[in-house]
Amino acid sequence: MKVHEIKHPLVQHKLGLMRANGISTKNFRELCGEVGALLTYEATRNLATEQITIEGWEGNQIEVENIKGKKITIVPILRAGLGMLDGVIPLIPSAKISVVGLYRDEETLEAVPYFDKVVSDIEQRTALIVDPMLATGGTLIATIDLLKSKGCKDIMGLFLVASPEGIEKLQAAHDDVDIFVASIDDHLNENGYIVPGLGDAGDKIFGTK
Ligand SMILES: O=P(O)(O)OC[C@H]1O[C@H](OP(=O)(O)OP(=O)(O)O)[C@H](O)[C@@H]1O
Ligand SMILES: O=c1cc[nH]c(=O)[nH]1
Ligand SMILES: [Mg+2]
Repeated sequence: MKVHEIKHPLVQHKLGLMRANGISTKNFRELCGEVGALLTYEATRNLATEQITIEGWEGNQIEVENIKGKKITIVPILRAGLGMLDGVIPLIPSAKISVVGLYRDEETLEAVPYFDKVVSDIEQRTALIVDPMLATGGTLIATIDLLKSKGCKDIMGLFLVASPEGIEKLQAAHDDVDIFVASIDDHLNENGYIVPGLGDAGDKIFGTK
């Protein structure tokens, strides 16, 4: 498993703004999409390309690069993953979307699945999971279990903030999945929240707190 922590100044600056106490729903939501776009740029850096011949502006035959190989399905995890989707889709506009819904039980911290609508040809696609938070790892592991049970063989994940504990758990469960994160933070607190973290990302994106 490769863990890419994206140290790009734009990513770090925008994430820093998101950490401010009292940030508005509007600002948090906008930044979530912006960092989502920058993580997508990094995660797609190594997509295979091929040379194709087209007619250029002078009418000559010219060679250009074209992305080839497996197509992508973006997998936002409800709810908070929707906050990143606005930034991810413009970079991969023809990607199909597979939506999964899981919430974390506040007492047990176990992931509870409640929805999934996955593209029918998932076995032929790279799945790009998007969720702002990788905390205990339970939600992500359950999502990967689901995608693999439907035949998906190639999976990456984008997260704004991850905990060391969640990354370790993911590695033990699904060592074949690479992740791209804006920050690996310090630790999980006694309630399973990432510290310093962002607080409850879903509530901040949807304004439900
Ligand atoms: O790694 P874990 O410990 O499983 O926690 C991470 C999950 O918790 C949050 O979702 P939440 O359950 O708050 O749902 P929401 O997006 O609807 O707010 C977050 O968006 C992740 O999906
Ligand atoms: O820190 C955390 C952990 C889980 N879910 C969140 O939204 N934030
Ligand atoms: Mg939440």
